[in-house]
Amino acid sequence: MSNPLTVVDISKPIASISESLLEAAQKQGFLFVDGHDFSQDEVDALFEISRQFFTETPVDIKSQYAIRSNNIGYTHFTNEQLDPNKARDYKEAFNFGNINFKTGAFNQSDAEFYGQESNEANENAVPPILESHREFISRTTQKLHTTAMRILKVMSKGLKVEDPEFFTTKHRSDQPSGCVFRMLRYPLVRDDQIDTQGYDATIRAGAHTDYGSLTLLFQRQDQQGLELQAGESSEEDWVGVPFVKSRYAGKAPPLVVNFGDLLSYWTNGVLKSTLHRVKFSPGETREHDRYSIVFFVHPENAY
Ligand SMILES: O=C(O)CCC(=O)C(=O)O
Ligand SMILES: [Fe+2]
Repeated sequence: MSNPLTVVDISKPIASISESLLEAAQKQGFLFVDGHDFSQDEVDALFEISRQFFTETPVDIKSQYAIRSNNIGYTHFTNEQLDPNKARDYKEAFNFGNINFKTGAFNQSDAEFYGQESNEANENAVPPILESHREFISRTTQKLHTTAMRILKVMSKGLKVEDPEFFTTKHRSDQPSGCVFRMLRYPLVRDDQIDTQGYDATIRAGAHTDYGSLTLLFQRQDQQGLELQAGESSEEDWVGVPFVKSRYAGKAPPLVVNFGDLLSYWTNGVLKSTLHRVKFSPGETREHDRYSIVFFVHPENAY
């Protein structure tokens, strides 16, 4: 598959990359970010933790951590329906939230997160398999936040905003925000297992835009499926996001980055919040589940 997306190397000086980043953000709303700080081994380890959690945790345990209105916890198959006109999304996910990127704390109780006293048990507790990797997950969320701040800075330069820290100062690392770190699994479904009455197993995440500032995503080789809408209006104009390698040995592939509704509003539509979905057709040969790991960036709650 040829690559329709721009690759921006964020390890390069800002002045040399800001224009290409802005152009990609304006035209497609999607790009690849290389020159990040994640090794292949690190990202493999993250996906292994995700696999362990989804495939080795009994469903009754998972459901004890069911997602709540604060957007933290476990989402069971078909709970979500991103496109209200289409079938439910056949996938499962775990959302980590209430993150303080300065201290690395995540899934704090709501009271603790908002600086209140409470003797209640932590309603955002993390399932045991994930809890046993707390430090690694914590470090990952911190690095993702740092990466997102770099992208915001490059973008500000491209936009020629007077204050280059205008956007980053609305995303301070130690302030409460709706930022979510999410592990996702789209299980393999064979043709003969498809219940066409209940749901359409080819659409795994219905067409939607992300509603925060920006989204950073790790995908795996041979597990494509993410598509973005390229045309202005045609429903049919879906373009697949290919798998590409990093230009640096030992590094994880470039992150897939897209801009959300919020930055699109903040820039009066200059940045594009592009419709996207996850689709694979039942006829397509798939020998394994698809996994992705996503970081949804949101500004501080006060803004
Ligand atoms: O799993 C993916 O590739 C995309 C997921 C996504 O778009 C979302 O959860 O908002
Ligand atoms: Fe999305």
